[in-house]
Amino acid sequence: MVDSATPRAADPAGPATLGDPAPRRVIAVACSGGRDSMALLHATTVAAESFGARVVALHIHHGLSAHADAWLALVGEQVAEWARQGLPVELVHERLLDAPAPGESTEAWARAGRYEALQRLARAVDADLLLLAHHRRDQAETFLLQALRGAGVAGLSSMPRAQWRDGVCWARPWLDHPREAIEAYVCEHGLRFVEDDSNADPRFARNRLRQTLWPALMAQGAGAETALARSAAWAQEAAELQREVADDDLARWSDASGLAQAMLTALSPARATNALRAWLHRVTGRTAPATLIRRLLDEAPMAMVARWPLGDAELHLYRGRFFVQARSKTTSPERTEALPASLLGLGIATPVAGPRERFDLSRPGRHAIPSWSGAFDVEPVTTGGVALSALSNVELRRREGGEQFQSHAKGLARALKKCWQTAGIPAVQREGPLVYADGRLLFVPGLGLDARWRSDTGEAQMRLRWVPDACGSRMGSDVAGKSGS
Ligand SMILES: Nc1ncnc2c1ncn2[C@@H]1O[C@H](COP(=O)(O)OP(=O)(O)OP(=O)(O)O)[C@@H](O)[C@H]1O
Repeated sequence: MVDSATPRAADPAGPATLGDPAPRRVIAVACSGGRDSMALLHATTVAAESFGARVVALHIHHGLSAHADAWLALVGEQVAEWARQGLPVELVHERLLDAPAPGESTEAWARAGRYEALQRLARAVDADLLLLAHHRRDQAETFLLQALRGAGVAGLSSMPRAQWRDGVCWARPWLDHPREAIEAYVCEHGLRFVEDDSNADPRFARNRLRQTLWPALMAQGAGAETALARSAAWAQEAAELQREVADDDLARWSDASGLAQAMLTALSPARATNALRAWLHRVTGRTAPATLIRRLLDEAPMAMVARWPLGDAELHLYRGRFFVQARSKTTSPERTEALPASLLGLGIATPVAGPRERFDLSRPGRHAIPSWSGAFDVEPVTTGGVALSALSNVELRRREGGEQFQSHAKGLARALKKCWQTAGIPAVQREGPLVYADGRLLFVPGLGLDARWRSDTGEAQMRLRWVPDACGSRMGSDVAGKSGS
């Protein structure tokens, strides 16, 4: 929740007129009101004037400090003063109205809210360049903090010099500059700025580092800061290399159906780990915990069929491929964990006879079935479908064992389990609901329509498709009509 306002300093160039050749480029500067960002705002504004660009200072009011209103006022006054002097600058600010959730880190909450607001505001003012005032000491501190957390090269890379995010380039032009140079600039131009009282608060890790470790490091000689910042740059290169190697390896070993298990033994351990981590990040959007990666490297190379918990989802291994799928609601997490490790993922159905639910699936479109974490897609077809009338009152049931399914019109009904095995359907993709009409099995996820229900050509008919939620739908599931229909 935010409250945006634009105490607009007069635009020194005035509104665009017919004589203007092109709209002026907009550069956004993230300005807290602190010394560094006030200096960067001033330097950018002066430069912008010389090449005809416009500068928008973006200030985020976190509402955390009793002085926050005063900081905003100071930035507003300074910007208004420069604008009166004819400099092309204005201010846009936004107030974050919510607060950290109980137990949430205040620092992390403020950073996430600030970044989200800065990105949105930059786009709103048409800026494709957003400048931040981090300097070399900030970079050196970030590197140290990451090292103290045991980060890998991605974390040790610290802050990138420039990074595109959704149409906006976030850049740190002073990342190689010492803070002393900025202090000198501030003195030279007599700039006003605020001192953030929270910079002294020892509850924040960065402040503790500044107060304790940093003076000791500086006592070793002035080169420490430069050396740490250089290490961050080396880590950036290494991280880039890791990404490129992972891209190459995944192009070879993965596709839409998942990741090949053979990769784990074909590549060197370091390279396989790198590709596995990158693939998990790609399919889940999150960094996989180091414990999971270690477990996978130990357990997965020799496993036949297995699964591992992965946040809200599960990582599955079946017939030599890994894939991620939403955790099934039919097998509760507690139950999964309670199964002996040797049985986990062996495709042993959990014989829980659950409630039977009735649905009308006769309308075309997507029918969400939350109790099964998925949906049925219903689509009119001219052949190979099931009569519309059969879908108006279907019953969804769990598998109870002993079901018979007929894949082909000219074949015989066989044990459902055998049909799944023949079709190579992984255990996890057998967990959708079985569809019954008039008490007879009509549709099975992974196999499709029972051939005995195939409609005559010419009759109004539909095709059914079961689509699991979340990652399940990304990885695809079941295509109706596999039964040859
Ligand atoms: N409230 C804010 N509004 C807009 N930008 C911010 C805000 N806080 C930080 N930034 C941007 O992020 C950079 C780094 O943040 P950091 O918290 O280290 O800076 P600061 O100590 O608040 O101020 P400064 O870097 O200006 O001395 C700032 O230089 C500025 O570009």
